Amino acid sequence: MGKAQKKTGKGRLDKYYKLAKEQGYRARSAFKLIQLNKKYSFLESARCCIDLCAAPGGWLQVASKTMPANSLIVGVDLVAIKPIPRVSTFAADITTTHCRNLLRGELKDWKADVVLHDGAPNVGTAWVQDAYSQSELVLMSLKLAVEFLTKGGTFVTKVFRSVDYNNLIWVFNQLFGKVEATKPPSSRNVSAEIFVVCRDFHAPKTIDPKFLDPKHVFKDLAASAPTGDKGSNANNVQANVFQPEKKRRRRDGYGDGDYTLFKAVGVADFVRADDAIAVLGSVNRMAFETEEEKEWAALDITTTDVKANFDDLKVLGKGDFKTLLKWRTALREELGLDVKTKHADELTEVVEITQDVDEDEQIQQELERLNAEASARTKRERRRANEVKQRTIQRMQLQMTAPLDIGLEQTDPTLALGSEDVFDLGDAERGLRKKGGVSDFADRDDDESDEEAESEEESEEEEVLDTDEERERKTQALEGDLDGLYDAYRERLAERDAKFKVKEARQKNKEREEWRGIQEAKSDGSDDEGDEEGGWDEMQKAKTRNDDSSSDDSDSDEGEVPKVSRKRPRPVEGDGKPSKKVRLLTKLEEPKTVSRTSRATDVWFSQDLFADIDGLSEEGEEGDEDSEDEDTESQFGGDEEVSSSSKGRVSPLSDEDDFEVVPQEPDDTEMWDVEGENEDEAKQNHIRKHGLLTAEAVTLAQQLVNRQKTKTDLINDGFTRYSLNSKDDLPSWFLDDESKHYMANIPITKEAVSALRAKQRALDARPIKKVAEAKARKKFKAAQRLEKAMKKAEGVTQTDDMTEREKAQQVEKLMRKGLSKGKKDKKEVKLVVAKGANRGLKGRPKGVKGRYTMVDSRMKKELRAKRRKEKEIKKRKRP
Ligand SMILES: C[S@@+](CC[C@H](N)C(=O)[O-])C[C@H]1O[C@@H](n2cnc3c(N)ncnc32)[C@H](O)[C@@H]1O
Repeated sequence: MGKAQKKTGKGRLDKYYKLAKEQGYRARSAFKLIQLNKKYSFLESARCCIDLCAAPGGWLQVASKTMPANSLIVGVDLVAIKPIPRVSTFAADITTTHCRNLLRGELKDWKADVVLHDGAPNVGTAWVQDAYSQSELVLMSLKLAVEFLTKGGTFVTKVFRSVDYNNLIWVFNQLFGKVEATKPPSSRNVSAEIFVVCRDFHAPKTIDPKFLDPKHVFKDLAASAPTGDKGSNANNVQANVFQPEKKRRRRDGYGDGDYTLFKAVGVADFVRADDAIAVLGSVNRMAFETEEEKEWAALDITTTDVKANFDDLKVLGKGDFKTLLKWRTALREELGLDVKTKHADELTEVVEITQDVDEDEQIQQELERLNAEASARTKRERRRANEVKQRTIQRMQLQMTAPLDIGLEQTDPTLALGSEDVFDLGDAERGLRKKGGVSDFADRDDDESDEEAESEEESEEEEVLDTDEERERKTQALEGDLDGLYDAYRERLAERDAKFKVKEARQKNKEREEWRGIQEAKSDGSDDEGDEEGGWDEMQKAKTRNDDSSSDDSDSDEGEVPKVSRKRPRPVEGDGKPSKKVRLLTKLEEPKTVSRTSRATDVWFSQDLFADIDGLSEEGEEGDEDSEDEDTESQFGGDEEVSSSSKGRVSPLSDEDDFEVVPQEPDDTEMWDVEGENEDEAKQNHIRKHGLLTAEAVTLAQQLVNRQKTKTDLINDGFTRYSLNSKDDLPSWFLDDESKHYMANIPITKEAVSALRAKQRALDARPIKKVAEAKARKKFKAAQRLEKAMKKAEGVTQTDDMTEREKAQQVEKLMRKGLSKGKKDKKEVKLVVAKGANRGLKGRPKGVKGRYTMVDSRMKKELRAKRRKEKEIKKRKRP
């Protein structure tokens, strides 16, 4: 378990872990300080440094290495720190006065140039709670820092991005000249930690104790936020509804006179509330108690589900909250509480009765209304895309990512990051406005004047819409809002998680392969799935959309059309949109080939030889006709290359005038689908690369080959309970989840698994290239030697100077040489032990012929022992 966690989780042994090991640092965190110091250079000149929360001592090691000799370095932690040269350490809790006294004792009259703090409470419970204690610890470390820091000194602290973050930064700014938040590369992206480097300590004579009081500093967050919709409390209740899995802590304690944990209200409070979501997020139960409420309970729209949901709101999921909000919308309309709708209805009625509008005018009005709606929609989309683009740029510039799953990000002026909670109220609001607005949310406009103008525009729009449309829009707005938030969440996930991006891309590829048919059917551009994709792709799309719209709103395809198409307008369909088929044709290579062939034909038949032959002129004419066709085709395509090639030809139609509109004939002939072909090729490549690599694939293949399965079986197997689920109108987060887990298991067989294993073993057993090459070389040389020997032997047999016997002897000798391994047999070297008469002998010992080596007696013994051992090993190996 532990091991698996280490590989994938935070404890992953990354390059910094290895580097730390290599360089003898006790913790990988040492590199964070190295990188921070590289950026701000505060250690080189420091003479005294205090490291608060220093165990196991990585930072202390860095300080000791980097700071000048004879500097004073003091480390403190809850746990004891193993000794480090030039560093004095002690164990204490930095939040206590005992620790402060010990520090005072260590420093005596000295003041610290640098105070470091990398503390992390060892809580490991809910993130929110962790973050809270972390913030407190930061404040405690600041308290020590301000006491011990010298004027102009530096305080480096780790802060977690949480709701308290801004408050901490504010406090730092009061006490230091320069405050910068940064995330060193060695800090993992998944980690919510940020390092704040506060330089140029003001060292004021007195510091308002409130600055260092957690109760005051963190309480301010709630206090400073405007009461009502945008307070942290409101944020929390919002979050409780949009992201019910993550319950928020109430940091600000109980409200005045509100000292109970369990809260129950009447359903009417929810129905009549201005901020329905706030009510949903803050109470435990709603009951149908009054007469009026009981009447509501009896209505058809009040299903048993709705009643059950009201019974215990704290256990509800996002979907349940959505049901309740829909129910409320429906009820409000029935009760006539939705003033705007009613107003619109009344207006419509009055117009109908008093004015006898003629039909043309009605159509005109309708058209205008639709146009206004369309332009408002475009505006909204553009604005959304702009927002996304802006955010992306900021993040990319800062190379920063935020915690994956906390959903509690705050506006960060230092980092210029926006308030983009996963399911943030702001997002919700914006999302709703974009979708057409729900009155509850529309009420909560922020100050931005353009936003206000837009919402006014939208509210005007709303008045014109009839009740059904209104209801539909509200429902869509709610769903769109939740989907939008989910998309934003995925977007962020994609940004910070490279693996996720790869997975997304793979997923997309898979979809394309599996559902090519559907994609083709969607060639009208209404790629719903694409809309649902979050993350990087979505952002890119948004960017493109935005760029297109900013360059030319009226025709977003304009950018893709080659210049020549301006001269030759593309054929348009009735609705004025360029036909997709036309776009497809631009990629066709076919016309080029045709044109080339006919040009070659022209050249060929232009020879004098063919001058007088009848029928050629007709052919030429035919050719012209062809060229006309080609031109028409190239016009369809608007392909510059194609048209230029046709321009080169001797044809009356190659004139510039030909760029006049040529009406497009309905084309019934089936075109060569280049895109399809590419896809096929891609698929083939995929198969070539990934072929029968999984046990499932091998199982199926074996079954097919062994006739255990037929095509019909395969088709039938395709119809599982998973295959016929409709994906219409389902939110993207739901579909995503389904695509991961809701699928049929393809059975695998033992045989398939062992076949795969055997294949792998064979692959493993294959000699490496170099060995194979060496073997081949050896073989080749042997063949060469043999051939040479045979030639020589032939020469010997043909000579007359030798007797038959001599010839035979010679041939045998040659062949032996040819078959030998090539290397001349090494002459044996005789070992002569230098003992007795041979001791200290210079020159050849007596009675020794050939090559010899004088050796120590020991060497001979060792050689013998070695041979003996080898023999024994061989013996043992034999069965
Ligand atoms: C991330 S580690 C510090 C690593 C250190 N910077 C290094 O490079 O080795 C956080 C440390 O904070 C310590 N810590 C947490 N709360 C503390 C407290 N109240 N007083 C002192 N140390 C504390 C923990 O014991 C832990 O060793």
